[in-house]
Amino acid sequence: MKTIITAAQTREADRYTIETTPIASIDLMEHASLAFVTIFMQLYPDKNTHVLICSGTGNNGGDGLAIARLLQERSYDAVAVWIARFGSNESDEFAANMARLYNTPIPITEFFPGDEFPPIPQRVVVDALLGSGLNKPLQGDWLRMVQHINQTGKPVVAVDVPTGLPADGVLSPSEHTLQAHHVISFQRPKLSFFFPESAKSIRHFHVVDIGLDEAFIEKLPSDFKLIEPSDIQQIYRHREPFTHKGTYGHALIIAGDIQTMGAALLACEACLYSGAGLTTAFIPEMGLAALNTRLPEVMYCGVDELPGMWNRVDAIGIGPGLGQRASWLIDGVTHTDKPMVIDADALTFLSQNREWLDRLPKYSILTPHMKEFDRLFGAHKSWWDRVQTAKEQAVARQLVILLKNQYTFIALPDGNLLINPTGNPAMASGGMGDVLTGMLTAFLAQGYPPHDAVILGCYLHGAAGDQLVADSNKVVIPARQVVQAIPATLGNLCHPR
Ligand SMILES: NC(=O)C1=CN([C@@H]2O[C@H](COP(=O)(O)OP(=O)(O)OC[C@H]3O[C@@H](n4cnc5c(N)ncnc54)[C@H](O)[C@@H]3O)[C@@H](O)[C@H]2O)[C@@H](O)CC1
Ligand SMILES: Nc1ncnc2c1ncn2[C@@H]1O[C@H](COP(=O)(O)OP(=O)(O)O)[C@@H](O)[C@H]1O
Ligand SMILES: [K+]
Repeated sequence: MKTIITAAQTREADRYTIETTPIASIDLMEHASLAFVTIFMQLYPDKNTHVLICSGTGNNGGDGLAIARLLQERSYDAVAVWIARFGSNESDEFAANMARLYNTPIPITEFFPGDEFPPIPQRVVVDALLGSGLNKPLQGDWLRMVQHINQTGKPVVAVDVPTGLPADGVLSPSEHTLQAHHVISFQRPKLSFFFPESAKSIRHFHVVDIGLDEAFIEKLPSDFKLIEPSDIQQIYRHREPFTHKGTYGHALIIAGDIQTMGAALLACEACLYSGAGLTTAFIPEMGLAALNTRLPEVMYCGVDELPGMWNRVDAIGIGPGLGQRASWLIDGVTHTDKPMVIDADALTFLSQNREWLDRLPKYSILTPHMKEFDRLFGAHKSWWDRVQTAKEQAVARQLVILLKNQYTFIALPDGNLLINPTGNPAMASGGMGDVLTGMLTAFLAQGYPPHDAVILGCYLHGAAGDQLVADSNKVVIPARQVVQAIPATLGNLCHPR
């Protein structure tokens, strides 16, 4: 897992690296700029591309000047530089790169407060106006220049962070920022990139290593950790010879109602495909024919058999499509000591009966999307605040709270906030959460502790969707197809051929 740090901590890592290694600040800037250029050249391999580099006069601007020079050295001959001289400060590294730039044929235009901006004929704009040093919302000349660039509709590649976007903290929906197609960010993605409010400022982001001290970064105090493929490889337990269905646990899925039987079937199917040894469905009897037809591997449990089931199963998933039946069932569930996943209608029931939250067994996994979360814990104005509440609730109640989104935040009882990087907008359709519930239940049934089950389940769910997009360029993926992609995705991650 990678620790995600704040802009202030990045400055600490910057200082520490310069003090403890034989690398000067100006050389660090050169590394960063070179790393930027490497990705930029992949995005725009045509060396005839006309590029406008807009620089401020701090270190982000210094990067911009170095990038202009490095591109020109690599035969990008149509590079021009604008310098926004709206403040009185110039960083030393900016000044050093300015001196280097004067030795090149690159045309430089400087803008002072109140100046008009000419049209931008170039094909692409590099945004090196302001970076992680942003300390207030954009206004005045800065805002005018950013709006001028946005108005052109030209693709923008931002250096480190789009100008105007705070690297961390509460993001206001009315924030004015440069709208970047690509952001090439240094050493770590900025926390803001994972919050939905940043969507209008960033289409895609890339992260490049610039040589900051990794050991130092990993020791910095931060609640936020980014899940990586190596975490899945470490957690996943390979299937050993002579194992059998009894080895992989028995999962009980409590789901479905007359009009929402599909949710139950999706959760059961995902449970099956995620490796539970046995899966039993507690669904209304009228769903039996559908279950037997679609999922002959899954067993059925009726109301009469339910009391006998509690002790026979290893994990429970409750909620998808459960409708009004949630109330009496959740009573039964909370009297077991089984690991469990609580989703959808079971969460709605909890939000209407909040005292029941206190009855949940420790380490139960709650999987709310934003609306379910706010119904449970109150309305939030920003995702930053919502994530802080998730952390507080997870710690206070000793629960695992998965706050679902493009980047799902996993709030753990120890206060850590894990960020899941997998998944894509092709997965934004009904039933996708039901699949996740089935997957999580399967991993709990297989004996993974809740902490490991959520990492595996969440990562794999998104990775299955990503694999489908990569393999077939699909723009929409029905939940069913994600289910079917689970075994191969797990195989590719953990059993590379
Ligand atoms: N490890 C690192 O931290 C490295 C950082 N580098 C670059 O350095 C950047 C940070 O540089 P700086 O700290 O010099 O800051 P910036 O270049 O982001 O901003 C420059 C200055 O502008 C002023 N400013 C902030 N917000 C403003 C606003 N809304 N309106 C007007 N003025 C404003 C502040 O005084 C700030 O220090 C990073 O984003 C990155 O691009 C790289 O050069 C390489 C290494
Ligand atoms: N744009 C997206 N990128 C990545 N994952 C997504 C995206 N949209 C939805 N998902 C995932 O799909 C699931 C949707 O869950 P939920 O809203 O509960 O769906 P449903 O109730 O229809 O089953 C979540 O796990 C979420 O992370
Ligand atoms: K920038």
